[in-house]
Amino acid sequence: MSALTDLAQTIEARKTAAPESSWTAKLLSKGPEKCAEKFGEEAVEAIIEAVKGDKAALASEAADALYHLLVMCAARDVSLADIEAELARRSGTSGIAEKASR
Ligand SMILES: N=c1c2ncn([C@@H]3O[C@H](COP(=O)(O)OP(=O)(O)OP(=O)(O)O)[C@@H](O)[C@H]3O)c2ncn1[C@@H]1O[C@H](COP(=O)(O)O)[C@@H](O)[C@H]1O
Repeated sequence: MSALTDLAQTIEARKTAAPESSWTAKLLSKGPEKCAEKFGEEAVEAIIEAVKGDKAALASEAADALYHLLVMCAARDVSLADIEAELARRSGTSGIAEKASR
């Protein structure tokens, strides 16, 4: 199992956990809007590291952002499997071709 699949399963399990027992459960208990706000903050932190060019710091902030993206999606009952299905649907279609077809 990949680390991402493992993480998504943990996040799913936290939906029914007590807020005081886990950061994920605490965040989910605050609702989708708060989860979205938190993802926005973490995404900006990753952007800052990408601009600065520190690879280790970017990997760390990217991991934070990925985690918070999955929590935000879980808060709206969008699973990693849903995201993977969308990625698979797009696979093989060039972004340039997709844009030209709109
Ligand atoms: N990947 C993560 C993960 N990434 C970040 N975080 C937490 O997200 C929180 C972010 O809070 P802050 O904004 O205060 O943190 P920050 O951005 O570092 O703080 P500042 O420097 O901006 O002040 C911290 O408590 C981090 O520990 C995470 N918490 C949990 N996970 C994963 O989720 C699993 C379950 O965690 P729990 O639900 O807490 O059991 C863990 O085993 C991990 O695999």
